[in-house]
Amino acid sequence: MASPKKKLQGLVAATITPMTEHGEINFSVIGQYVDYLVEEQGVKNIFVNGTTGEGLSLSVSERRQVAEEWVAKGRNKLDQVVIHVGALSLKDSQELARHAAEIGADGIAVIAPFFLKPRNKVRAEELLDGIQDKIPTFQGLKFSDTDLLDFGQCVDQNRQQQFAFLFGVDEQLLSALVMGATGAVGSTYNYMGKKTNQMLEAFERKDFSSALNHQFCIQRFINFVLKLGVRHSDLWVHLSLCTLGSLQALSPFS
Ligand SMILES: CC(=O)N[C@@H]([C@@H](O)[C@H](O)[C@H](O)CO)[C@@H](O)CC(=O)C(=O)O
Repeated sequence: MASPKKKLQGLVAATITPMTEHGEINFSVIGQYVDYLVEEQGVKNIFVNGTTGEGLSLSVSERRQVAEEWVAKGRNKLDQVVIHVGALSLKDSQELARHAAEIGADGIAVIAPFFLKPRNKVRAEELLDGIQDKIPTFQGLKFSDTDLLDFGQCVDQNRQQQFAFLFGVDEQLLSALVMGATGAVGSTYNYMGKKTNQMLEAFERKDFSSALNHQFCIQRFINFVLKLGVRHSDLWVHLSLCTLGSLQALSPFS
């Protein structure tokens, strides 16, 4: 992997995987996608092959190629490229993790097993307890639940560790910032990165009234999309079909 870097913080765009109309990965737009995120949205970290990128619907070979392309195109432009390597097969996951290291990704992320759910809720705070004894390279948590008590306890009980606490529910990010989130991973930072960065800046300068206005604005848009029944990645579907110039037009706040 690339040399150890500073803690992952700020916004991390969960990238979609651009496809052609024939169902093949459209590698040709990834370079432009990187430029768009950095220049138009002010987002310099990405999370590849996650839920938004539909990594679990891709073959291992496709996932490897997608990861390679993002790492290559993001070189000297992005701060951190995190590759999601979770899979239902442990061997696939291990292969993808090794591959991410070989190509120089900055980190990997792994979803917990999700097919057979335990009956009891497993709190993230319990998982973090002593985690570095088991995973010495553990860097942080992507928390995609709305249970802010659990999230707050994760932060509170790990103040001595330099973990990244990344929140994954974009419409509630402001509440998570109050509880100590150091950054966020999400689909909407693909097109509302600029707006969300304004919220982070307002929060940073303790202008909570402006931060709240930004959050409400973001919430209204996300709610609108959810009511339409459109997945956030579908908003991006014409990435592969149109030029990237049209992406800017998709942003409600451009
Ligand atoms: C369930 C889901 O897709 N959650 C999104 C959010 O960004 C979500 O789209 C957003 O909060 C709008 O509901 C992210 O947490 C997903 C994500 O980070 C990923 O693609 O791995």
